[in-house]
Amino acid sequence: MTGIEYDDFLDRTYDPAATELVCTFRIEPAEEMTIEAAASRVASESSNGTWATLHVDESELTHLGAVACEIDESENEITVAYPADLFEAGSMPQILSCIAGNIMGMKAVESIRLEDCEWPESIVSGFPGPQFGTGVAREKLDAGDRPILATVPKPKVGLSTAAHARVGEEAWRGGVDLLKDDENLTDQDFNPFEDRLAESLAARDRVEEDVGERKDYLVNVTGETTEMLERVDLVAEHGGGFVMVDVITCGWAAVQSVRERCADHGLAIHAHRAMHAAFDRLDHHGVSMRVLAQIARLCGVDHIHTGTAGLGKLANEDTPGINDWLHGDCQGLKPVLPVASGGLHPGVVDRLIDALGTDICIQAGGGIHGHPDGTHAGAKALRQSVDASLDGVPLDEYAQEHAELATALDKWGAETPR
Ligand SMILES: O=C(O)[C@@](O)(COP(=O)(O)O)[C@H](O)[C@H](O)COP(=O)(O)O
Ligand SMILES: [Mg+2]
Repeated sequence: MTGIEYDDFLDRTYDPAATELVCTFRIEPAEEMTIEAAASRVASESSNGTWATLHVDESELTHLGAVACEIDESENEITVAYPADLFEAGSMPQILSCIAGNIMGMKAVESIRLEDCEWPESIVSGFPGPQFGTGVAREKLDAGDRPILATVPKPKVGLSTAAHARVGEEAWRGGVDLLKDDENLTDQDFNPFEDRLAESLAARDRVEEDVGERKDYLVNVTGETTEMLERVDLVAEHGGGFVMVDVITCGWAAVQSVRERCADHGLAIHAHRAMHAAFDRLDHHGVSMRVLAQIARLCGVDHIHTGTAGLGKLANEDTPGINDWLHGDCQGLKPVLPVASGGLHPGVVDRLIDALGTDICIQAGGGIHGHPDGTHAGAKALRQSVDASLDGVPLDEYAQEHAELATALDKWGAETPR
């Protein structure tokens, strides 16, 4: 018989094996609890332990206990190594039920935040990763080395199908690459999914014919899982190249199912992260956006929103660091295209590109449709601001020859909206 208790899950001399998933947590131990004691409880409760000492027959047990192997008292950071056999290959919900499950509510800690993960090949090999990733710029669009431009018609919901498609046509003709649905636009009566899909793609085809540049539509398929898969099939039937999914509100199981179906049709996945801030807004509790982005890459999205490096209207964390991870190597998975969105307009594009580079997607809704001369001029102004930045010409100088940009700068200057 062997006894299993909290202390078995703590070993500061332990060196994680290359096959293990290594997670970093920031924890605030409960009052009168040492960080070591708290760390052992995190490792135990997120793997195979519990509060009582267990007595188990060795011959009936597979050892799957995690080990709290590093503690940085100065940062309240602990590192926990998890054996690969603890996890079901290819199941993100099961992995999260371990590393972000009950421990988030334990009394042993005042707060706990999953900050980062090192994903071993043994786990990554169970996931597909992106089908296209940053390659969409060339494989599905004609953006080459410049940022891909996207726009969400505004107001975000309420426009009729005809108005939605018209706004898309004007924005595409103005130089935008992708029309995008808003996170809360799905299949409502004022703008039904299939009508919107058909009319928007018809507009796309007209524009492509006229301007000779490939365009596409990030149509939001978010819904009940079976319904979502049927919507994915509809997108393929109508000749779309992309789908959009609210990955946090749908859940990773649904994302994995959509990824499989998209592989059948060669569709790219745009991940919107609505509700992410419920997990990552507090810097001492929850799950970091860095980890959410990592999960999304393994599950196979091609694009994901990661913030605006502080230049937009929404609070976000460490966009450059997250983008570096999405662009970097992860056991051979394709890189994911980061999406900068939220309060962006032509007047901030130069600093945005300085901060995040060009291998990104820039989404502007209000920053295009709020242009004094309308959507077409707004789209032209955004494209002009990118051209100026890539040519290294100051925006106000470029605006002297480009009226749409001049009007945008007059309206918004270089301000960040609140
Ligand atoms: O509804 C909105 O606010 C947006 O459509 C932006 O609109 P605007 O361009 O008009 O601001 C996006 O959903 C946010 O950017 C998402 O946030 P994030 O990218 O941080 O996930
Ligand atoms: Mg939105």
